[in-house]
Amino acid sequence: MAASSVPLHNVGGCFSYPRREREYHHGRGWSPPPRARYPFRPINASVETPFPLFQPPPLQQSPSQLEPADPDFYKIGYVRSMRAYGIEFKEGPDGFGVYASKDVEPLRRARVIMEIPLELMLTIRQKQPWMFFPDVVPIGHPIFDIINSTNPETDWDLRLACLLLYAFDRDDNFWQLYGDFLPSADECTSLLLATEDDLSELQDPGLASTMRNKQQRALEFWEKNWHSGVPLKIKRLARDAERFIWAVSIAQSRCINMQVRIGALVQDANMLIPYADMLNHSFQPNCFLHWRFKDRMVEVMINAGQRIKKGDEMTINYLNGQQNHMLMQRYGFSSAVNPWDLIPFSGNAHIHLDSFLSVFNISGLPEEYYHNSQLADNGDNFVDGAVIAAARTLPTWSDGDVPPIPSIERKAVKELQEECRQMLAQFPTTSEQDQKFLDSMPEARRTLGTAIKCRLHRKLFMEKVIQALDIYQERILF
Ligand SMILES: C[S@@+](CC[C@H](N)C(=O)[O-])C[C@H]1O[C@@H](n2cnc3c(N)ncnc32)[C@H](O)[C@@H]1O
Repeated sequence: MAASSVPLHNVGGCFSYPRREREYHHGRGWSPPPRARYPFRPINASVETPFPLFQPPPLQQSPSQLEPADPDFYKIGYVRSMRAYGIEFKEGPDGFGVYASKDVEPLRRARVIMEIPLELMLTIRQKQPWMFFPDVVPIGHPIFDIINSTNPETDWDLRLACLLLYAFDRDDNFWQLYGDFLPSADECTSLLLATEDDLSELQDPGLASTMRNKQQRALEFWEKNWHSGVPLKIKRLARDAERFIWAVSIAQSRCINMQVRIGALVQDANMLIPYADMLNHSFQPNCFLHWRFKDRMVEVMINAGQRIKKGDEMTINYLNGQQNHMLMQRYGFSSAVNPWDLIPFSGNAHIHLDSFLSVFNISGLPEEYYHNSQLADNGDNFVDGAVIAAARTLPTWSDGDVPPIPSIERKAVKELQEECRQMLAQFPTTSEQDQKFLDSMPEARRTLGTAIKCRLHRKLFMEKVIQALDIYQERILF
């Protein structure tokens, strides 16, 4: 369990002594349980960082003339814990996740559920000159030269991986302990760690080839910077390529980009934020992250107006508006109900947009389609992200108030369904076979499971579009 902590009050560079009765003391330092396969190693979120923000000045006068400061005073700025309110961390089908430990009534203002101080994070400015907050890299360390050799535009993940490996190697660094709670190479879903067989199971040559190139890029970076002549302090950070590629996977799947203000400096940063990186993704998230400038904390907050039930998963949206293949490339997961997924229709058939939307009670513009479930018939839960995606991806027409002509509309529906069926027929396996395969191998490698789920999700999406078109025909035309 984390030790009690002293909050920092550093506003505009001047430190004020924290009063003990402040609201901070209602919270408790917290540490998650270890991953099941790891031996338990207690984690202490309030470890001392090696870069105190405040150092006591050397005593000039005789100690007898001076009043000793409270010992806590010397801890200001480098003993801060993560704090969690009303949540717990649990391991489920998608690895660790964050869950509500009590009901939360909807509030008019967003509510804080986690506070993570800057000292526990690993961050790099997105642009040159490279700046690290906290500043863990000493001047002259060769890891800086490696980071400095990266392409500023494209290599944020390589820089973050170097920083992470460096933090693991630094005595008393928080990440040495937190590292025990990160997924190992076997547990990581990132396709950077996929074998050639796993990639072929994607049944998507384009995605497989993209991932091969990404694996090659990480490997070449390691070969270039971890050759036999490098000093031991570099060599030991990643003795083999797998270790480096794992670090890149962790960087890619857990990095959060944020604009942070530190003193007068506002900057875009790539950030590894412990504990907040345990939040899983949802397309309809109930939480978001916020940088709290006054005391340099990332806050995880529940959306204003959000009702939460005990046991609900707390989620954030990792990448808005992205198709499954983008989620797969970066995070190693996909969804059958991704509202942004697309199907490459190539025929000439088009259906009437407004009619399709009204049948499913979808309103708004394509960028923000919204399903009004209160208008739906009782118990109708057919409309999900896949139907929203169908509204975006189906070829449609619209011409003022001109209504569809039933016979032409029906013909268009049939053609679109046929195109979906042809696309489905091109896969070597059906969705039922994929599902059986997944059910029969619960202990399979994570990357193999990820690949099979991805192809299954693609098929389920197309099947749902076929079903949606059936319902559309029934409801609009008769
Ligand atoms: C930032 S981490 C979240 C914490 C992670 N579950 C863990 O065990 O540490 C991102 C990873 O969580 C998993 N993940 C997050 N959201 C998911 C989702 N909606 N479906 C499936 N897997 C998800 C993926 O493996 C992804 O690479």
